[in-house]
Amino acid sequence: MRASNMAAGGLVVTASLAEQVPDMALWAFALISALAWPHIAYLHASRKKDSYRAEQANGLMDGFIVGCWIPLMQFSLLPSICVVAISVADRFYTGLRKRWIKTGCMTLMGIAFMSVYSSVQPQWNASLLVQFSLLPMILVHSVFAAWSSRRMVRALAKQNVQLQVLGRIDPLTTVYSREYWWQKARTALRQHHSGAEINSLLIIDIDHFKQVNDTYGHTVGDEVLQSIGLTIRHCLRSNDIAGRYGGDEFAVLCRNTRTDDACAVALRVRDQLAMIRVREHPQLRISASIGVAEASTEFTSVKQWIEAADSALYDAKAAGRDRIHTEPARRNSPATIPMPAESTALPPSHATPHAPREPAGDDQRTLRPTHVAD
Ligand SMILES: Nc1nc2c(ncn2[C@@H]2O[C@H](COP(=O)(O)OP(=O)(O)OP(=O)(O)O)[C@@H](O)[C@H]2O)c(=O)[nH]1
Repeated sequence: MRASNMAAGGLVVTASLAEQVPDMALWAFALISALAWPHIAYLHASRKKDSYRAEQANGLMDGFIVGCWIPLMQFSLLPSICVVAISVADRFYTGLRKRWIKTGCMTLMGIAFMSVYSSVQPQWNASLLVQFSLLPMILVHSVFAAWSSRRMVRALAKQNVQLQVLGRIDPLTTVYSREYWWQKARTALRQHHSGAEINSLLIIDIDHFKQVNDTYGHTVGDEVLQSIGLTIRHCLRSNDIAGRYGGDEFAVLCRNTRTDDACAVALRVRDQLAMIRVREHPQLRISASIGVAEASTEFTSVKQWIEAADSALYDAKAAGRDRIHTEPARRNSPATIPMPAESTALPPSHATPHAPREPAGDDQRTLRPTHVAD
């Protein structure tokens, strides 16, 4: 942008100089400032570590050059005002607008310096040649301004989308953030109320996770949480939505799923979580307690739905952990308390989730329907 604007501005200066009898130094200054300076400025900014700062310094030099051009154009009003206006507009486009006073001072210094050096006679009216020479500058500047605004708007829109996506994901566990999950749960409950879907949710809480942190440290705790997130995601079907509900608590929405099928999903999750291993601490084992609640028309809010699942989770914890319970209101349907999963040694790796097992019938064998009704 600087290269094109300076070249176009230099054309106006050249047209003005052509009507005078300037010495070679003035010609040289006009050509260097119009053609060479933008490239010098670019090299200067691109080689500096803090290119924004370097560009601010370049902006001061731009101001000085524009100041020098005004006497070279014999203070002719039309080109002088155009050059200054375009220089000001450029500072807006480039976001370098914080140095108005310094840049203004540099422009005044440029005017003073060149007035003394060239001792030109002011000529307020621009000749026809000078007026015509202004056209490329106006044209180039308008096109570049429109192009750079469009580029900035597009970049901003792209960044906004990225920010939105980032805001939806919990950075540690890579499942959805609590807020986003909550929105999805609200929609799922609405769908349930309308009769379009039957939805269930799981609340998964890692057992004694505090001990993991206390024994192995928070870094290992984080590593385990990361694996938990991955494992849960791998265990789910494409319609299911996992979110991080709290520190070591996860929530899963099972769309179009009744309690029994949600229990099967929970069982898969629980078994796979039990297989997580940490390379540096092969003895580390984790287990999870899971509460399952099917949506009901009685639930007027997601909070009530979650409370139902939480109450099932509480029962699972109270019953000894490492198990799955359904909400109390549905105790006539099978609440599940699976046997502890077999611990199969994993190949050494960081906290690595095993590949998810298929929801095979074998898993179902570990359900204990009789446990429910108490
Ligand atoms: N490393 C790590 N720990 C976390 C994070 N968020 C929460 N925690 C820890 O997770 C633990 C949760 O403990 P609690 O839910 O109170 O209890 P618990 O030890 O899991 O025991 P039960 O839930 O009763 O089985 C606390 O020690 C928190 O400090 C996290 O992002 N990283």
